[in-house]
Amino acid sequence: MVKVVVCGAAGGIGQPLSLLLKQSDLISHLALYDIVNAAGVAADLSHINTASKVTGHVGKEALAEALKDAHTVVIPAGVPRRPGMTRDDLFKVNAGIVRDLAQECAENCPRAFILVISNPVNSTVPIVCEVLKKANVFDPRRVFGVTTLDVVRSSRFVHEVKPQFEPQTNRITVVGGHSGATIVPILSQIKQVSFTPEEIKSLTHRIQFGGDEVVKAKDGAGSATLSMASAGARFTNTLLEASVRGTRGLVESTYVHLRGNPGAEWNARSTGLDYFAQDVELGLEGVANVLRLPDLSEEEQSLVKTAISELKGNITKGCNFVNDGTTPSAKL
Ligand SMILES: NC(=O)c1ccc[n+]([C@@H]2O[C@H](COP(=O)([O-])OP(=O)(O)OC[C@H]3O[C@@H](n4cnc5c(N)ncnc54)[C@H](O)[C@@H]3O)[C@@H](O)[C@H]2O)c1
Ligand SMILES: O=C(O)C[C@H](O)C(=O)O
Repeated sequence: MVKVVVCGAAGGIGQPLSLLLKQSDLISHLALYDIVNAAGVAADLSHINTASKVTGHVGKEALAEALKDAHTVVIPAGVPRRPGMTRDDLFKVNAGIVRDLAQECAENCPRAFILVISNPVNSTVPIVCEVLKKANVFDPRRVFGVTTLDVVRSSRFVHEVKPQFEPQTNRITVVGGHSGATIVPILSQIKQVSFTPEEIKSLTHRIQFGGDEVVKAKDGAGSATLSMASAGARFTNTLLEASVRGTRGLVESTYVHLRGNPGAEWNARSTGLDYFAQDVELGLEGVANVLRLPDLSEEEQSLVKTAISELKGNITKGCNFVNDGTTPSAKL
């Protein structure tokens, strides 16, 4: 049985993500959890003629049952940005939500893969890892910050400038983290097309701040949901393909804990960080191999340097939140 749980399933990302996951023939049970409306979303999706069972779980009391026997837990629970906000501004509300969900995962499905979508990802992934460490159930191979939307945007935006670059089959490596300057697309490694320095500069900026385009266009009604659902389903499906079907050689860029992960020593040493997004080969146990950072152009080296200094603060903030026992404030 492969049970996948979506926490925050009634939200802007949660609903379309659950719809996409309902199409997977690798999932036998899709459990939808939210503090509101998950029962209705589950009833609706349960009529779709694919083999998986769908169950809805509403409210804290229903969370343990939702998580029991989970193979994979995907977390898009929490508030999105409004214009003028940074992802870090969401920490106040989302840190507590993610911490509490991680605690329940530690108690009810300690071996599950945990895929963190809730922002700020640079800090929420350390929060999940610290909670699992405290509960003595941490396996670095099993926790992922979902940065796939940056990869998806990179392919799409490059295609807009270079139509001969095929966006669905050509994957671009994106390293660092998931917010503004911490997002570093490695455009120098693209072999299919070449760029002028101006094109590199404007593409890099657009990829780093792609999220802002959507926040601005939605004008107070939230941030990316549909493209995120697509990216989240892509990452979940790739992980399932590797971990359930055993397909080898599948690689995605993702934000993971470096120490303790296979192959990660080099990146840990060269960044000096405990968490970093880079290409990761997925396998039966989650992370099979953290790939070395590719060769970087001079500009990319400087962007990575900037990303590292910002990530340091984001990571420390997430770790301290768990280890200092701070109580989250409920309002933005
Ligand atoms: N990683 C990425 O690339 C990426 C991309 C887009 C959005 N996001 C982030 O994803 C999060 C969700 O965005 P959205 O647009 O779906 O927001 P949304 O407000 O539409 O949905 C969030 C859902 O979470 C639920 N929720 C709140 N507290 C909860 C809890 N304690 N347990 C379970 N569910 C809870 C809400 O009821 C709601 O249904 C935001 O933090 C956003 O910034 C990340
Ligand atoms: O921009 C946001 O706040 C949401 C998300 O992180 C994104 O990149 O679209």
